[in-house]
Amino acid sequence: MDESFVALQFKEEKLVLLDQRILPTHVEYVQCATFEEVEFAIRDMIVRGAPAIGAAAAYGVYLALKQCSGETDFYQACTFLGQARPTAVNLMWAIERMLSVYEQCKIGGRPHALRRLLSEAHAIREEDIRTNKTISRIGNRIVPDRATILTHCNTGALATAGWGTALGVIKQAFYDNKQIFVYADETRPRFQGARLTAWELMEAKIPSKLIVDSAAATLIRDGKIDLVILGGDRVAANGDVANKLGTFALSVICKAYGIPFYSVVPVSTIDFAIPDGSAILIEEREATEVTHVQGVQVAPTGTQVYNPAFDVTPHQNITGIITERGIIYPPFKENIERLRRGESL
Ligand SMILES: CSC[C@H]1O[C@H](OP(=O)(O)O)[C@H](O)[C@@H]1O
Repeated sequence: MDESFVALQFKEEKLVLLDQRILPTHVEYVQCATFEEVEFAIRDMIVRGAPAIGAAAAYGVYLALKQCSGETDFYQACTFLGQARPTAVNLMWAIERMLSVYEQCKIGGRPHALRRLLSEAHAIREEDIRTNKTISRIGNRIVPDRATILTHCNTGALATAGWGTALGVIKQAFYDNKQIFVYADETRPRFQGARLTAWELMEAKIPSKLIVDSAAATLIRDGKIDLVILGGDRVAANGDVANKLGTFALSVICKAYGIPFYSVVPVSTIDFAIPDGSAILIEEREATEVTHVQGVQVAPTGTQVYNPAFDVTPHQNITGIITERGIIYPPFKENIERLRRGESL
C-alpha cells in the first residue's frame, strides 16, 4: 500500500510532523528545529502513538545535542524530553537507547557524536517500520478468513513510524484477501478512532463503520464481533497492558462474551522492569479535552473533570499479546520472561 500517511520525517535538520491534532479535515505539518519544540509536539499530541512518540523523541535527542554546549545541559534536555508523556514506555526507551549510543561515541568528539545520534534516530525510525510489518504478518495468523474486527483508538501508520501495529495486522489480513469488516471506536476525548483510524481504513479501502465508544458493548453482546485487536502503550512483566482509555472496559465485555482480545505491540513497548500494571503511571490530561470538542464548549464552565488518557487491562482479560518475536500467550509472566531472555515463544 502506498503509505500516504507519514507521521514523521527528518529533513534539512528539522523533524517534520504531520499535525495529528487537526486531521483529517486539515493536513498541515509542524517543523521542529529544537528539542523544546519536539517535547511540545509530543505533549500536545501533534505526534502521538507509542512508537511514533519514541521515534520523534530520538530526533529530539539529536537536536538537543546540537543545541546544548555542555553535557549537563544535554542530559537535562533529554530529561525534559522524557517527561513529555509518562505512560508510553517507547518515549524513555528511545531516549535511553540514544543516550547509550552517545556514551559510547562521545569520545570521538562532538561532530562524530552528532553523526552517530542522527544515524541512530534514523535506525529507530526505520526499524519500527520493519517491526510493524513483521508484527502484522505474525498477527495475521489469528485473523480468520472471514471476521468482523473491533479496534480502539489509532494504531496505524499515524501511531508509528509507518504501517502500524494493530491496524497493521488488520491491513495485512485485508491484503491477504481475508473477508474482514472493521468497527472502529471513535475513542473520546481526542477522537483518534474517528479522525485517524476511520481515515486510514477508508484510504486502505477496508470495509468499516465508525461507532461511538459505548456502542461496542451491544455489538459484542449481539455476536457481531469476532475479535478485538488493539494496541498498547506499556506492557508490564506479567502481561498487564496500559492502553487508550476504554480498553479495560472492552476487555471485560469480551471476557464476559468469550470474544478473543489481542493487544499488538513491538517488544520495545514491553517494560520488563515493572512487575504488574499497578506500577504503570497513567497520564492525566487537561480538562478542556473533555469539556470542549474541537474547541467548542460542551460542558458547563467550571465543571470538574477526570481525564485519564489510558487504563490498564489485567492480563487475565487478554487472549494474546502480538509482537514481532511471536504471540505471547498465557502464562504471560513466564512467557514474557522467556522473551526477555531472548528465547523464542
Ligand atoms: C501503536 S501505539 C498506539 C497507542 O497510542 C495511543 O495513545 P495516544 O493516541 O494517546 O498516543 C493509544 O493508546 C494506542 O493504542
